[in-house]
Amino acid sequence: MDFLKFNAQKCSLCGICVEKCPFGALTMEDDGIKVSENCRMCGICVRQCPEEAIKFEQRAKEFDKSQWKDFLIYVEQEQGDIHPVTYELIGEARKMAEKAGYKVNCVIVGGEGTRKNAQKLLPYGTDKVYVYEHPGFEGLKADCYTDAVADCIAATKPSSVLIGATAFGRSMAPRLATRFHTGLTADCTTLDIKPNTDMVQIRPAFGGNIMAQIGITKSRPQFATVRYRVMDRAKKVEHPAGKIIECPVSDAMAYSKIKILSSEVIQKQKSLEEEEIIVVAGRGARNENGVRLCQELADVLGGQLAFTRPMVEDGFGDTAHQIGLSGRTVRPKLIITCGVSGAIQFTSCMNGSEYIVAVNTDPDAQIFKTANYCLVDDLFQIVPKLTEMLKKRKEDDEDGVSL
Ligand SMILES: Cc1cc2nc3c(=O)[nH]c(=O)nc-3n(C[C@H](O)[C@H](O)[C@H](O)COP(=O)(O)OP(=O)(O)OC[C@H]3O[C@@H](n4cnc5c(N)ncnc54)[C@H](O)[C@@H]3O)c2cc1C
Repeated sequence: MDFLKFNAQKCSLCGICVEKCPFGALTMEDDGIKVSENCRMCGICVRQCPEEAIKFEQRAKEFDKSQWKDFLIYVEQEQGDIHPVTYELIGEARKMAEKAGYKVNCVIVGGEGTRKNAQKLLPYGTDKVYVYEHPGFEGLKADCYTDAVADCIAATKPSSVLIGATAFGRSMAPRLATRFHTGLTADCTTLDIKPNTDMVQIRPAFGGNIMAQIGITKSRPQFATVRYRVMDRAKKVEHPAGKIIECPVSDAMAYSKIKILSSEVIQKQKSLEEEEIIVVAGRGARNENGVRLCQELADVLGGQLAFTRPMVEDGFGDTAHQIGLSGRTVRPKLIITCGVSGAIQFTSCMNGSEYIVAVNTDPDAQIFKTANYCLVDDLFQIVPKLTEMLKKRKEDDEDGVSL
């Protein structure tokens, strides 16, 4: 293990590191401590050594990038189906693959039904879908899933691995990046590829005040996570020519230290990300009355009410309904913002919406730079009028409100 260095002059061969290593990766040999491939870089030995004789050395070695080719998409399964972020990752990877002359492959891990789900990926222009199916993979278990995806990466040597920034993806991606001693850029909003195959990974940084361009230039694979609803969904291809590759899974690979004692399916509600019509109550909505007016507008449109961060902090809504950098990213057909100033931390997570209508009393409000329709008015006046108008139209029109 090149990244863990022992200082022979300081080491007293006390054996504490061997004893404390939870992965049994250290052994005492005649010529000192040896580190095996089981090392997970957890750092416990570094912290426990009384002589401070162990160090991480994060120096990248000379690396032959040409040995690493193509894109690999990690396919997450959610309640027996493929998570929709997968199709967005495939869409983005296909655009970059065309520039680099790469292929787009997928890896899917899970229990019964995984093979069947793998078939659904072929119409989207994927080349190979590597399937790891085993009863031990039943339920999402980050430790053994990491082993399976790492096995696929070691065998196929992809240049880049794209993972959805879901709760599970956020748990697995750093485990994989550590395993391969390479870089991971979380929550990318734009991806591109240079002629030398380095990905340009763009994401907001410093509270959204800058858009940082991040490159993983000295190692492979390049790991990136992308939130759901940020990228365009892949379109189906006319003549799919991909293949399913079944990968052998040993019991050891499917063994997990995570034991699922019980699980409960929570009635799936439409998430904010999936919503087509959203009304947002910003700080201009001020109080219960303002929020009620926005809720009524959302109801008559058949959509959901969402909030800016200050409104969530003031207890008007929950974080699942907060739009922005520290909340959700949305791309509905229609979004109506009421009393929202248009800070970058908010707009960067909704500016992909099809139609943006903004209501604000301040004609110079930032939100008007993002909006398609700008209403300079008091929301307490205009929102109830709009709701009334839509209600009346709905009553008159048996087909309901047409957008
Ligand atoms: C690291 C970081 C992460 C962040 N994450 C998020 C995030 O996820 N989501 C988020 O929303 N913010 C986030 N923020 C906060 C963000 O910078 C803004 O402070 C916030 O978006 C402002 O919310 P607002 O527009 O509701 O309030 P304000 O900025 O106070 O704007 C209120 C607006 O309402 C208008 N107004 C007032 N009265 C009326 C009326 N009667 N009718 C019509 N208009 C009226 C005003 O003209 C004003 O433009 C984050 C900030 C940081 C630093």
